[in-house]
Amino acid sequence: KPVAWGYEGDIGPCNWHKYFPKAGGKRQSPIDIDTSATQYDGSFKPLRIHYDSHMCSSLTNNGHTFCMSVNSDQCNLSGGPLEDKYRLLQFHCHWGSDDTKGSEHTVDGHQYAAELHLVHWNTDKFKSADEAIEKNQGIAVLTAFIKAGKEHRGWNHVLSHFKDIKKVQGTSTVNEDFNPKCLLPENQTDYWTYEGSLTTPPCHESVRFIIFKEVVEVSSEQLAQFRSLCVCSSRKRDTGEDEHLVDNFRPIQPLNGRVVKASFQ
Ligand SMILES: O=C1NC(=O)[C@@H](c2ccccc2)S1
Ligand SMILES: [Zn+2]
Repeated sequence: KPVAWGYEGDIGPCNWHKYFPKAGGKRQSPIDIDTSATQYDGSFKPLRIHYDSHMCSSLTNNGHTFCMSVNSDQCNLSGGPLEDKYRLLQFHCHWGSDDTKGSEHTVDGHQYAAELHLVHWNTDKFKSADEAIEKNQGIAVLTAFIKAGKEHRGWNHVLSHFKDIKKVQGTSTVNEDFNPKCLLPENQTDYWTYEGSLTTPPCHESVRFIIFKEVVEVSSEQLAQFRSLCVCSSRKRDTGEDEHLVDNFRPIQPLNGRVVKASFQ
């Protein structure tokens, strides 16, 4: 029986290590990016992000976030700090109960309203995503910070399906012509990168994070739609009213001597 975990109370992040020992490891995520301590690495090749639009995918509310699963072998990532080719598995976001918090990583202590994760697995080294997710160099996560500002029309292709996934385990098939690349910032050459972990249990230390410096804007109304998703929690049984999915970000973890590299000076 899978162990329940969440973002608050006894099953919250401070107790994850009790059932998921890796959560207490030495290369955990997220972290604060202290821009005065990052090191420029001139050896990175250009990032190669090749996604096709004609992939059918499914959007699910997994009780912790919404997850757009992608099943196209044409969506690949390579270059930059990566030695191998990685395939897009899914993307999702982390957010907060208001626009002042919600991102997992922070920059010089600043927390953004939300954070987009495009999760890829190493198809050169591993036979399946389930295997890659546990192994060093198995996972690469393209990450973009999100702040409240002007409306983002690309996000509406995802948000338009949210009514079908309000409840936990809700699923909706997305067949329209949508390319997740439209969710990334324009500047894809300036990023930070470091070696970390899954930011949710089991917190495997298998992730190379690539975090774009440029912040993406979405409207406050669009951010409010993230928060409209329900999460099943004990309070619902007691009080009967739906618990909404908020503050689904893990607190920052110790750097333990790791160096965050920068692709820019
Ligand atoms: O960056 C990350 N965000 C998450 O929710 C973690 C995760 C855990 C399992 C599968 C995919 C991603 S790793
Ligand atoms: Zn994530």
